[in-house]
Amino acid sequence: MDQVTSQDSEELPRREEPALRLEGLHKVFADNVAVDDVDLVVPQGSFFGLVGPNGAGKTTALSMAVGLLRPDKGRSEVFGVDVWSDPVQAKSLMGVLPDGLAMPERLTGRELLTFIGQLRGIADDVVAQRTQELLNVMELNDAERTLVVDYSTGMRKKIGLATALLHGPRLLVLDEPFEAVDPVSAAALKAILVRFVASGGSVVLSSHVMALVEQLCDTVAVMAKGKVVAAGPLDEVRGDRTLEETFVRLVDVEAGNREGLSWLAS
Ligand SMILES: Nc1ncnc2c1ncn2[C@@H]1O[C@H](COP(=O)(O)OP(=O)(O)OP(=O)(O)O)[C@@H](O)[C@H]1O
Repeated sequence: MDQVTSQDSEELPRREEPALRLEGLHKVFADNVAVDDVDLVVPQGSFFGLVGPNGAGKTTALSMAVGLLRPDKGRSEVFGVDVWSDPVQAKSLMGVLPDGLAMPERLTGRELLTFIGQLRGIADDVVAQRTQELLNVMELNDAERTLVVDYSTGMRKKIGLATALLHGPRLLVLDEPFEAVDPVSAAALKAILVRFVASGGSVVLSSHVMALVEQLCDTVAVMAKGKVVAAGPLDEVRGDRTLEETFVRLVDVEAGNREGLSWLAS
């Protein structure tokens, strides 16, 4: 299936550049430092998992990385292309599934993909073929006449991922792509992403599901309180523990208020 083989972005990425490089990314909301001088390197061809507790800054960091939220400081480069000074080229190289993706709601899935394909300047016949394949793979064919506004949360994730794949990007940046997706659809999505990476693509995803990150990702970063507290190959980061044990140890939640809520047990 050609739309997930990462072959047709306009510019070939420079061989030596990482798929994504974040340098000193920083964002403050009022007096809350959401992302605190984050540096990250996502090597080409890697399946990269970004994990962290609620409020760690994952969505904020990924939003700045892909050009959706302007950083207070720092840089983001996709295959060496600066996301903020050369957004058109950078965005041709990546497909993005943001948190809370806003989409034209009063279109069917097919109409939405056709519209996005036209916006991206893809030939009509190619858009039609890829749209059909994506609707098949995402199992959205049965909802042929359903408007996006009436989609379930999981269906929205799937059509959002389809829009991210449509132009054959070389890097996918996915914020919680499996949230609210049923196990059958999740297996299909995983297979698509594995094939995408096997064909030379690179994936960055955030997730709270450690088992899924361990199963899919070869490289991980753990964020806590706006900072990257560990990053590198999965086996190096987790050592002889599971990723979940490592995660809990790193974000120091063992000492949480487990003694509280005594009234619940009374
Ligand atoms: N638009 C905003 N305005 C004000 N504060 C924000 C905004 N977006 C995020 N924050 C704050 O920034 C911090 C990081 O939030 P962010 O959504 O990036 O975390 P996260 O790691 O993605 O969390 P989760 O796993 O719960 O989705 C939080 O304290 C959050 O309240």
